[in-house]
Amino acid sequence: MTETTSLFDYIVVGGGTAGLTVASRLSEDEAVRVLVIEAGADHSSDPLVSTPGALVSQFGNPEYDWNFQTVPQEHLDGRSIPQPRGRGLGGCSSINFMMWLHPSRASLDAWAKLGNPGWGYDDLAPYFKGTCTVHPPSEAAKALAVLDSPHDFSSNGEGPVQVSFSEGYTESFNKAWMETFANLGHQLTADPRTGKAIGAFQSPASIDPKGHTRSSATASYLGPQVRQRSNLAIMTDATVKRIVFEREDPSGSLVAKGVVVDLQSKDGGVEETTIPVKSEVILAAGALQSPQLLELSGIGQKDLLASHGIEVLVDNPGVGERLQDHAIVTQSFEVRDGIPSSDALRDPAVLEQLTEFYRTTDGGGPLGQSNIATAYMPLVGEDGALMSPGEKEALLDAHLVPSTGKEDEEDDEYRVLRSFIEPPDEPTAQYLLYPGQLVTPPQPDSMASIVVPAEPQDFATVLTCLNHPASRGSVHIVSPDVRDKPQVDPRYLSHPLDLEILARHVRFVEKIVAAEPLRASLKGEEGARLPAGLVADTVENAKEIIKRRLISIMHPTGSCAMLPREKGGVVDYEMRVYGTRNVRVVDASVFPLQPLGNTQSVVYAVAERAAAMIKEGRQVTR
Ligand SMILES: Cc1cc2nc3c(=O)[nH]c(=O)nc-3n(C[C@H](O)[C@H](O)[C@H](O)COP(=O)(O)OP(=O)(O)OC[C@H]3O[C@@H](n4cnc5c(N)ncnc54)[C@H](O)[C@@H]3O)c2cc1C
Repeated sequence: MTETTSLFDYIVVGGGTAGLTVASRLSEDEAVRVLVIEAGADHSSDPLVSTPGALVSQFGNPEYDWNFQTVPQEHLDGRSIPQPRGRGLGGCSSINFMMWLHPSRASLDAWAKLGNPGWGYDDLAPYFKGTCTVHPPSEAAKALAVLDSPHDFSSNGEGPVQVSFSEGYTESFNKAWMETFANLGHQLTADPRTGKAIGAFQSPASIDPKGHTRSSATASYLGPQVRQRSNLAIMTDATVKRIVFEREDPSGSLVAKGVVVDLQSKDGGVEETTIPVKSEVILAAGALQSPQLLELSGIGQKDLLASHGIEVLVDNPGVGERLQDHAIVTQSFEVRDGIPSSDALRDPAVLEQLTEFYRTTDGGGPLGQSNIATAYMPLVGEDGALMSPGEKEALLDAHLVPSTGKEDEEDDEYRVLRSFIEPPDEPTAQYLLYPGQLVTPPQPDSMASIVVPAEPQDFATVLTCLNHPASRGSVHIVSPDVRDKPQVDPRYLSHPLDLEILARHVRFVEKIVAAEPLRASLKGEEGARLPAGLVADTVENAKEIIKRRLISIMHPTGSCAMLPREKGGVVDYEMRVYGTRNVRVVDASVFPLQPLGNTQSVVYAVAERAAAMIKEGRQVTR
């Protein structure tokens, strides 16, 4: 074992979305030395990462994807669900679908209500602005994809992540989606960036419009000028195995003194090193691996740690618990002849032609765009209109009981969940329209088996995502070795309310595909559908589709929750791990509850806030 002598003020574990954000912000101060340690490689000049349309090739490839699988899911007929996670600088921001949505006001205000002062919507709003620059759509895109009022492009932020709208929206899907929702009576009510919108809209994407490249955390927060900083060191192909602690005094807090790292050498060998730290260890290994590192370091459920021969330093049963994920159900519909579908990319000649076009035209063509349309929707009844208050009340009373057993007792989580579902202007589901097929083989090897077209026909897919799952799962180590992947068990649909809400939203998909003008893009009854032969015409049939077609939209969160310790918390509202003096977690693991919509913007905003908090702390102690 070798020991490095240089002393860093901060060691950031994991050079992913949150890790690079925090490292970039902290190293703005020349007086502090920051080290980022990332298990994967630096793929920043790799076209598979920078080309938006190439992401499918990364799934299942260990160079880019950790490729977790959940344990067989009891409520999904025993199916295991692929859970890709980015491996390499940028983490998941280098392999994600790039959708850039902001959460609702209610979903962030709930974080504050659960015992985290300073973490409400208004507190986080400046960080959402500070993390991205939104490039307004072109006039042509505005007209085609209905990106006019109530969208407001007068205030677009000036942060490092470049967010843009597609230049390739289609009439058959993007425009038809907007008009279909309007015809069903669910037109967009407000700009989705205001935190209070329902209805259909187009999702912008973290794509830099200059050159149409992926604006990952690496491209945005670790640009050439940041890399040149002499106070910022980046170590890749280096896996942190555990944190080294000392106790201040027998009953006092733990103090992190450094981290033990496996460095991969060029000849394929591995060398173990201990890297000391002066001020703090900042965990940013993501929602599946930050809890793993805490457990490997002696912080977690005492029986679990003891069963793996790990010395128990802090007994905290909350570590790795409260895992939440956005479950998503896919229903694919065959498109009419001549309607463009991304399934055309199954032909290697077409893919080669488009790749060449992208390469020679500064990112032109479909490989440089994301055309996903989306919608936020409250609960709907059988007729497709909003569910009546009485019907909602009955559903909630039947399936949502306070954990204390008594409504009048303090039960914050029960109240918060009800407040997400009861109001007619709070979305409970997010729909997405993907212009291609999604298949669900019984045992997919990776996300690639779901997104690579396997069926001969061309499809479009409507995806239904449950916004506020009541189910909670867990992620825990299976051995004391960091190389053994932790066991991921999201326990999808283990709370009965989740299935009830999701089934009603899946049933509404039949209304969407039967309404004009989207109907005109699809073959309807003469065409194929996936799952074959199953129509969500009743709640019971919708439940059957859910069992067969539920997958993950890849948003695991909450496994080191920011909550009071007695409520299952792992970090306090300054993101410090309970029982330690100088370890924080700053990634998706700390979300106390799953927010509305896709998670990357929230991870960036949370990490921005973490960096600001750490900087403020330095000012005070100077
Ligand atoms: C396929 C996919 C599609 C998605 N699509 C979208 C989308 O369209 N829109 C959206 O908003 N969100 C999307 N998400 C979710 C979003 O990207 C994530 O929520 C977010 O990027 C997570 O950030 P993080 O910092 O928590 O973790 P990560 O970005 O995963 O960072 C964790 C980093 O830690 C490293 N690491 C782990 N263990 C160790 C160790 N022991 N030592 C050193 N390094 C380690 C990892 O290699 C990784 O680089 C998607 C995610 C995936 C996987």
